Amino acid sequence: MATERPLTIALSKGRILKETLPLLQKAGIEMLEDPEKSRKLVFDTTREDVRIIILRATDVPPYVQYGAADIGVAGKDVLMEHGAAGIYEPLDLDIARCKLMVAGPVNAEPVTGRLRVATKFVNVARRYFAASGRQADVIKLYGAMELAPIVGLADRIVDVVDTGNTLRANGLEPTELIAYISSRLIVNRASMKTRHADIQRIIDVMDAAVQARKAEASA
Ligand SMILES: Nc1ncnc2c1ncn2[C@@H]1O[C@H](COP(=O)(O)OP(=O)(O)OP(=O)(O)O)[C@@H](O)[C@H]1O
Ligand SMILES: O=P(O)(O)OC[C@H]1O[C@H](OP(=O)(O)OP(=O)(O)O)[C@H](O)[C@@H]1O
Repeated sequence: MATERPLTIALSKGRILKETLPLLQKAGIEMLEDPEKSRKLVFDTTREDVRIIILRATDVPPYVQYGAADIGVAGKDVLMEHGAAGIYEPLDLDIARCKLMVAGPVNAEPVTGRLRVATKFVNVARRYFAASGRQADVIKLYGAMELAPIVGLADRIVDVVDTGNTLRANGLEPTELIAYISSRLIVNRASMKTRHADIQRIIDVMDAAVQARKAEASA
């Protein structure tokens, strides 16, 4: 029998990695090396049949969609922007919680005519403004969205907000809530069938860990 490729889990460095590792640990999956201290991108784990790959947060959905990774963890913001084709989303991990919001300069005058919106979430922004019948020119940026209204590139931004500190520090305020965001476990649709037992076990163990943490938090 041909040896199967190790089950491949795609994560991004930073908050998602930090908050996902304790959940994976419950399924017996621990990284053999600290990825925050390494330049490697593929990591062995304590389970011989499982490896972890480290990607940019926005690259996790395409890796899972095309089956280069069987499982991944991605923010709902990133999933809303990418679309759900080929991706199954079985579990809300309730980590990296924030809000996707429209923001603008504090006490800004209402904009008459077309609104200029800067964001890295161009699909979400276009859909959101179109749904409310507002005309918007959406400008794609890759980071530091808060700068755009300060220097006159845009009237509004669409970005994730947690404490609001980044907005406040730049003279901005949130004006509209687009969606509550948390990170989701995502699975390639074909892998969900071909490696069902393996993947379902991981989902079940992580689900139990998430529920236990929620129960603890509300006790
Ligand atoms: N300040 C925040 N507080 C809580 N969750 C956040 C915050 N910022 C982003 N997130 C959530 O965490 C996910 C990962 O964010 P992270 O900052 O690790 O990557 P990124 O900045 O989106 O990507 P990259 O570093 O590749 O530009 C986001 O998709 C979002 O869902
Ligand atoms: O409302 P706040 O709590 O300020 O969080 C919002 C900020 O967090 C994210 O940035 P990023 O992940 O680059 O920065 P962080 O690690 O400092 O949150 C996001 O792009 C916002 O700029």
